[in-house]
Amino acid sequence: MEALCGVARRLMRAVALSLELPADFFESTFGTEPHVRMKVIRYPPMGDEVDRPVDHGLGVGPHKDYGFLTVLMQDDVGGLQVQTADGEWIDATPIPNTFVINIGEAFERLTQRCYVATTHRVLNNAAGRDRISVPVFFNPAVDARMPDVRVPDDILALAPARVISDVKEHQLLQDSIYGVNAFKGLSRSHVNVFERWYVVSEEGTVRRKEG
Ligand SMILES: O=C(O)CCC(=O)C(=O)O
Ligand SMILES: [Fe+2]
Repeated sequence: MEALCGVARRLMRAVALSLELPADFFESTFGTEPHVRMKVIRYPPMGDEVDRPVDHGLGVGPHKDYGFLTVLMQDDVGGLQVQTADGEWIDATPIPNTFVINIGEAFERLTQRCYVATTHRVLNNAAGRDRISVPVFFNPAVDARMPDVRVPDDILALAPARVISDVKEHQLLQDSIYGVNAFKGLSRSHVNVFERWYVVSEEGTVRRKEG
């Protein structure tokens, strides 16, 4: 875990330097307790049902990770896809001894969209065996307030003018407190759990259901 955090930290320093910010700029937003989570995911084979839409199978529907950076290890089964700026879905073909790095939504907002979050999905598993993946989500403390970043104009001019994504603009998480976004992001990813345990008002406040 420490080594993986080291990878994420190095990447964040490189991104900060590319935006002409101090190297430790993003790390300084992390607060005392960074929200770093590892998840081990098993995708069982879907047999004859692989053609079901991902949202109704055992893949993962199109989304952006909501934090800073994700360092993801996948086995050789395949199924992870990323969406290009033109909206085309392409395979993130497994390459031995490499990690997939996903840019998260908080990073997109902080960098004024110079770094656009990776829209990705996982297709239903068409192989005859399990797929295992291990993402590590590398995020600031839940009470951290996102800083204002002023990206120099000449760098801002290099930002992609138009990016097509299945995740629409109004779905992006905009709160300045990281944890609020993380909670909303969780509610988006685990719809059934949230329907059972929480009430979300139209203004976006969340209350736990009784009993
Ligand atoms: O299993 C994968 O390759 C990706 C999983 C994922 O996108 C996620 O958990 O946010
Ligand atoms: Fe993801």
